[in-house]
Amino acid sequence: MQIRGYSRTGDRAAVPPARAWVAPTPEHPVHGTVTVPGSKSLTNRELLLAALASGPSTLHTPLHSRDTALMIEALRRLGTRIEPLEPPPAVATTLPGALPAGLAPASDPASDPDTGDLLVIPAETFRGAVSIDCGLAGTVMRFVPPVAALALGPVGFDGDAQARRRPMGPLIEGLRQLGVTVADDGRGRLPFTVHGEGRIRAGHVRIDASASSQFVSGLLLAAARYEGDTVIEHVGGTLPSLPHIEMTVATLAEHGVTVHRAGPTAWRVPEQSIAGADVRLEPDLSNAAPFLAAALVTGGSVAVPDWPAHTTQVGALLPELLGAFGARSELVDGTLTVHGDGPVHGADLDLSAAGELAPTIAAVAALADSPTTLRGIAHLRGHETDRLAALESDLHALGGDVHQTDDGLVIAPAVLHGGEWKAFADHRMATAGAVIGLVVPEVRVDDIQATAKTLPGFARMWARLIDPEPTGLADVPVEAR
Ligand SMILES: O=C(O)C1=C[C@@H](OP(=O)(O)O)[C@@H](O)[C@H](O)C1
Ligand SMILES: C=C(OP(=O)(O)O)C(=O)O
Repeated sequence: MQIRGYSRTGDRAAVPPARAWVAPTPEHPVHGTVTVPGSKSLTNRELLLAALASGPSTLHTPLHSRDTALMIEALRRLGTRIEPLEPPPAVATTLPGALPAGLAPASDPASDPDTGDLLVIPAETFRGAVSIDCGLAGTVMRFVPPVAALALGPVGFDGDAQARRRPMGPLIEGLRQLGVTVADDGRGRLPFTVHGEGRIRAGHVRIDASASSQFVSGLLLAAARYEGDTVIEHVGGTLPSLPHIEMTVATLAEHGVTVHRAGPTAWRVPEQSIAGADVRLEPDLSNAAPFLAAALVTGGSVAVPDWPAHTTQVGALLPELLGAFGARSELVDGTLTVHGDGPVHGADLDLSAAGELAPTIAAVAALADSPTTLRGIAHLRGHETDRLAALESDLHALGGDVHQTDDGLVIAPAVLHGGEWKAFADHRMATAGAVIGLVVPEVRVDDIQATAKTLPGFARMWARLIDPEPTGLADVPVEAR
């Protein structure tokens, strides 16, 4: 089964080339409610920990997108069973040659996990002699190799052409410090092969994670399964995305794993078993960002239900960040509403903790009436694309006044016009183009399908928010639009 924008193995090559998508420019302020699917970062952590656990886990309201399909496929290849929580009756034991009930083969459409809640049954031993497609997913390329190091045999890793440009060196180096053999071409990039020997003796890992917090998270997630105490220490420049490391520690805690702080940027994980868990995934607050930004830039109001009161997601910073540009927010009975009821002003922001919000924030900044400085985001050059260069060139193409600094962007007010907005295969670049298109007519996003990385329903959700009663969509259930 194939879902818009990606196949069940997450293969974007299987998707026909996208046509340009003209971002809708409403004549009125945007008002509405948007139900945002589950968090990518939480879903992929939960899937991975469920695969490492000592018993089954259940995931309620997980995200289903290209990145999570890639994680599911990677863990299945290593031997993990991942199935719909309640397999439909079509998985019959009476069919000739049928597997025992509930043990459906990966290719059985009746067991397709592309929608709904998931049951994860860990493998007794991770299988080797497999290859893993990371697509463009940082959480797959940085979180799965430390698990593959526990497999019996070689596990090959590769991904999209752009994934081969993302930094991997510190993770490879960290695994080598633990005695794991990793064969690569010495560039510190995909592709590479992890030669698992079934066990890892813990040790003290010192790596420079200034290019991505995911190097630390990846090692932390698997470390409880290593023999002895693992210390993971970041040595180098500023460690970005600290909330994502807190998310890793919090997710481990839900699985009964205790992580000790061993210094300002060091963590110690004693060997311990990882418990299975029954978890409900929070909505992806970073994916709420463009929708909430729509309220600000059009002078409307957008509500997102199920907004968690406490979370480690960086999207929790959105009320404050959008507030710096003039938005007003309120959280009432678990629904966050952002209002835009005045001019959009520029702001001076350090986004080092929340780099994944930068494309949306840059789009808002391009529509502001005074300059914006975004700092602390040099590591965005190693994201899905070089986001600083991508934002600079896309904004220039629309007449924007923007330049890169060592660690960010300076964006000044300019009269923008329509034109091509390149997504560079980056979901957040695609949605940033949509935000600008709300105010600037004829912004053409070349590849809106890039949003399938974390939000396959984006284009429909966007259209539904802007025009709640379009002609021709009457037969589509509201929640599916
Ligand atoms: O651990 C995670 O789930 C993530 C960590 C961050 O990565 P970086 O530290 O590389 O920015 C973030 O930007 C990314 O979207 C998701
Ligand atoms: C940087 C991002 O993703 P990844 O998990 O691929 O690093 C992102 O989603 O903004």
